[in-house]
Amino acid sequence: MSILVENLSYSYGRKQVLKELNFSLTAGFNVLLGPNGAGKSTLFSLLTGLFETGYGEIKICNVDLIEQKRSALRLMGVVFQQSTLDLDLSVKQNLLYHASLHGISPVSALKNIEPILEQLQLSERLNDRVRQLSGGHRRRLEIARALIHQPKVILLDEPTVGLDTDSRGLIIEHVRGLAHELGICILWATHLMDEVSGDDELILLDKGQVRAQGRCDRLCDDNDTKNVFELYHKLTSSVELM
Ligand SMILES: Nc1ncnc2c1ncn2[C@@H]1O[C@H](COP(=O)(O)OP(=O)(O)OP(=O)(O)O)[C@@H](O)[C@H]1O
Repeated sequence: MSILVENLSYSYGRKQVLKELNFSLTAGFNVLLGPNGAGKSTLFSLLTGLFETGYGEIKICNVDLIEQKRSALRLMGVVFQQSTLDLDLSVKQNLLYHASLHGISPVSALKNIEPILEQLQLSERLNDRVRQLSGGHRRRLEIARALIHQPKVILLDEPTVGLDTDSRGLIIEHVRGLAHELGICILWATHLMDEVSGDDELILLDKGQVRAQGRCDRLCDDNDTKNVFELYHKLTSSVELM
């Protein structure tokens, strides 16, 4: 199992925002979908070890995130909602700095992600400053960077926020491709239903609870709904149109 979450709860003060979550994810493209306020970012902070929980268990490839945090984090690549790139450094410098934090030499670092840079159309941009890149290319760079230490799991928190429709579409297709080619587990958190495709594994989160989990098209059939939009409206309290 790539990610295992058992009886996970979280409260801000007295306000409980995650309620006994249980789910497991394997390699492939997994979407964490839920309306604003569902608890996606809180869950993300717990999965990345930013928040510590007193309640429940998280395992990354069978490594306990609470008891063996360093080993668990080594298995993980993360793309946060807000960019963490240094705009005044080049693409290559951003990549190599991150690699050095993982104890990876510049040569190995670039070798590890050479095909990925090619695929994400970043190979030609290695010497450009990040400031010169479009929003879409900056996001691609963060995805490539998250793969530099060859993790088994990649977590992305609303990675298409602020991008235009074409860039969004391209990035999600790239990441779906990477999940299948590299055989890794991707968890893509979003509130945008049009980012979900029928064969994605879906976790539907609402008000801190998992309302449904499974292959999206199967969940639609089981719930007698035609598509993810209907499923979302049937199982969540959301009034969003998209
Ligand atoms: N620091 C905090 N203190 C108190 N309540 C918080 C805090 N951060 C988030 N919350 C509340 O926790 C609940 C879950 O928020 P969270 O940000 O995890 O949801 P989300 O699904 O990521 O939503 P969004 O897409 O809007 O970020 C919300 O009701 C939110 O108001």
